[in-house]
Amino acid sequence: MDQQLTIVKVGGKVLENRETLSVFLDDFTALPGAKILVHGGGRSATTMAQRLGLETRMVEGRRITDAGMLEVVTMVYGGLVNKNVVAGLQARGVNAFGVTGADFNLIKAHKRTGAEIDYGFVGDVDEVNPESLAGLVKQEIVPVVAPLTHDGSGNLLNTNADTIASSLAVSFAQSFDTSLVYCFEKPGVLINPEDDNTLIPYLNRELFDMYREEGIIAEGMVPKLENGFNSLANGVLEVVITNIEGLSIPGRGTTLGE
Ligand SMILES: Nc1ncnc2c1ncn2[C@@H]1O[C@H](COP(=O)(O)OP(=O)(O)O)[C@@H](O)[C@H]1O
Ligand SMILES: CC(=O)N[C@@H](CCC(=O)OP(=O)(O)O)C(=O)O
Repeated sequence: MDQQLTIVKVGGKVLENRETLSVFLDDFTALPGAKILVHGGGRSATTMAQRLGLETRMVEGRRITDAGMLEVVTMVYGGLVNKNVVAGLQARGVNAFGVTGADFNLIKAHKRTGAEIDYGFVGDVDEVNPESLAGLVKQEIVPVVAPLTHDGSGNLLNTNADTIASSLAVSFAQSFDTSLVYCFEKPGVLINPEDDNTLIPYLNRELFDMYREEGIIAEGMVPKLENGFNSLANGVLEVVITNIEGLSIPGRGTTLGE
């Protein structure tokens, strides 16, 4: 049997608040075995852009990233958020190191073209090169991955963090028994996103399509689930969507099935 690996993606609202981030880092630290942390930070980028007088535009959960916004997301994801998370893990005795998709040529992407909307410097993933990290991961050194990729010609590209997590999970699944956990501020996928007591504990593609048509699953949850199902179809053993509590209690949250 291959060595087990848990890839956790943590989203904007958990990262933004000092207290929730601290609880998340405690629980992430407590997870046994080899692990990788992928972080978002969309809300922090929006706040920083506002402070710099730049307007944020999102289309279907993706940030329109012009040259000015690319500078902001590079500073916020690759710098502020990534290094705060690394320092937080080091404080808990976890030997973490921070990377973007450009480091170690980890994730190569191309600028999205041909779409009706010009997203600017937004990358679609072409290639993941996990080899450089695999040896470190086996020694339980923990990569902390920022949602930035590169195009091989010197340009950084902004890439959705849920997609980064899924791309890494699929790639690492070739040599590890890989689980993917999407950790955000709600207990999982909900029938009523405003009511935490309406958790859907199990979701397959058929149910997903039905809930999506009914408008029960919408917004940022759609790409998260598409990435989740794509991971399951490509060798990832388990995909769970949950909140911080669900990270430390197995079986909590929404489990995806094929
Ligand atoms: N059925 C649903 N269950 C839970 N959240 C949902 C649902 N439908 C839409 N959402 C929305 O999706 C959001 C999560 O997507 P997103 O903001 O992209 O996550 P993240 O914080 O991980 O980046 C939730 O905050 C919620 O507003
Ligand atoms: C292209 C694109 O939209 N990239 C995302 C990357 C950050 C992210 O995904 O952050 P959360 O997980 O916190 O939402 C963005 O800039 O918002």
